[in-house]
Amino acid sequence: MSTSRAHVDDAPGDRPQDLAKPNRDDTASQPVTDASRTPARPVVELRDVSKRYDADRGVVTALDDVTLTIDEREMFGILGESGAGKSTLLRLLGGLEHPSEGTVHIDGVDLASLDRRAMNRMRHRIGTVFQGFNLLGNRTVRQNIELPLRIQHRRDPEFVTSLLEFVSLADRSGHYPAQLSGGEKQRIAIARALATRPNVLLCDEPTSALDTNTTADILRLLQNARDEFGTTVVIVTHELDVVKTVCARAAVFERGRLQEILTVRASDRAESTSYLEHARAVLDS
Ligand SMILES: Nc1ncnc2c1ncn2[C@@H]1O[C@H](COP(=O)(O)OP(=O)(O)OP(=O)(O)O)[C@@H](O)[C@H]1O
Repeated sequence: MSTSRAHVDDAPGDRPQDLAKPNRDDTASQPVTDASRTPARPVVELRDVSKRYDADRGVVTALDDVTLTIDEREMFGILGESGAGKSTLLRLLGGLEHPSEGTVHIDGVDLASLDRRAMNRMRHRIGTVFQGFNLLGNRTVRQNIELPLRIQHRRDPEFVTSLLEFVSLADRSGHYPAQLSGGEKQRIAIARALATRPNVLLCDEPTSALDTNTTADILRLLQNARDEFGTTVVIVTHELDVVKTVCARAAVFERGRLQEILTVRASDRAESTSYLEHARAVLDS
C-alpha cells in the first residue's frame, strides 16, 4: 500500500465533469453511483491504535489497541456510551491528534508521516459534520459552503451551486443560518463538508439535535452523498436507530476497547418512518 506524499498532494479536479468524482486520481475511471459493483478497498485503517492522555486523575487510556478497517464507500457506524472513546477516534481519523501507539492510514497514507503542509492537504480530503452544525452566523448559506474552498484560495462556483441543489437549498443561498431550521443547517453543513470533494466524511452525532423526520432526511442525504460522490461515511452516534437505518457495519466501543464489529442485516435495516410510525413502534413495543 502506497504511503507516498505525492499521493496526498494530488490536486483535486476542477472541471465541471469532475463534479461527482472523489478527490483521488486512481478511481477516476470507476463508476461512483453503483457501490455494489466496486470491489472493496480499505480507505480507513487503524492498526494497533492506542491513545493515552495525561489527566489530573492519572493516565487515561481513551483507545486501547484498536484495529479496524473501513472500506471505500462504506457507511460505517461507531457506537458506544459516553467515555467509550468515540470522539477520540474521530480526532485521530481527522488527523487532529496522533495515536500514542499504532498507525492511522487514510487512503493508504500514514497520517503521522505527513508534515504540516501535507497534513493540511489531507484534511481537505476528510470532511467533518458536527452535531452542532458549526456554521458561521454572519455568512450566508452559500458563503458557508464556499468557506473550505476559500481557505484553499480556490473558487468553484459551479460546484457550490450543484451542492446547493444537492442539499435542496438552492432557493435559500442568500439566507443566514439563523433563518433556517436545524435540519436545513445540517444540510448546509453537509454541503460545506463536501465542498472539497472529500474521500471520507466523518459525522459526529449528526442527527442528535434533530427530530425523527429530520433525522431520516439527513440520513438519506448522507446515503446520497456516498452514492453520488463515492464518499466513505463514518457516523459516530449513540443512536442505534441511525446505524440500523444506514450502516452496513458498526463498531461497538466500551472504555476504549473495540468490543465487536456488528453487521447490520439488510432485512433489519429500518425504513424511514413518519414521527407517528416511529412513536407507535417505540411505545407499542
Ligand atoms: N484531551 C483529553 N485529556 C484527558 N482525557 C481525555 C481527553 N480526551 C478524552 N479523554 C478521556 O478519554 C475517554 C474517552 O473520551 P471520548 O471523549 O473519546 O469518549 P466519547 O465516547 O466520545 O464520549 P461522549 O459520547 O461523552 O462524547 C474519557 O475517559 C475522557 O475523559
